[in-house]
Amino acid sequence: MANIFWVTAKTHTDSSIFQEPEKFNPARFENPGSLPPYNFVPFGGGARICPGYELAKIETLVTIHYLVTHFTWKLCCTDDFFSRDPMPAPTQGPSRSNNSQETSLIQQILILHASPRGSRVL
Ligand code: HEM
Repeated sequence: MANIFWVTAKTHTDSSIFQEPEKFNPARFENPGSLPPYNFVPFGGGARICPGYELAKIETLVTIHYLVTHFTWKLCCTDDFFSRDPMPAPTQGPSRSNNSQETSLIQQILILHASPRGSRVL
């Protein structure tokens, strides 16, 4: 028997599906008809798709809304990067075992410093 693991990040950075897949470009999903099925699979797909995905999306929206409205954000550590092979890890972080034959994709990390806005409490 074999176990097959699918890696979401590989689908989401597949250049046969997306142009410039490493670029942050949410607009690529504006015209879903132009993409093959199962192009966006953070929650899996088909019969075993995550049954909590609608709840998770609402929780994500609420969390981001809270973070944006309650904190001021500043970019810092602009010289840090992360590599993917396929999972992201900071290039200046602890070394990891690397038995992948693939060339890692190096991207800049956005490290942000958050400070609370005023004394507003939820
Ligand atoms: C950002 C949040 C979440 C992500 C990224 C996520 C992602 C996933 C993925 C990738 C699967 C496997 C789908 C597959 O095998 O094709 C899964 C399964 C599952 N998820 Fe989530 N999930 C999230 C939140 C939730 C929440 C909030 C719940 C419940 C309240 C939930 C309940 C489940 C359950 C029960 C399964 C197993 C479904 C099955 O095997 O039939 N998940 N999820």
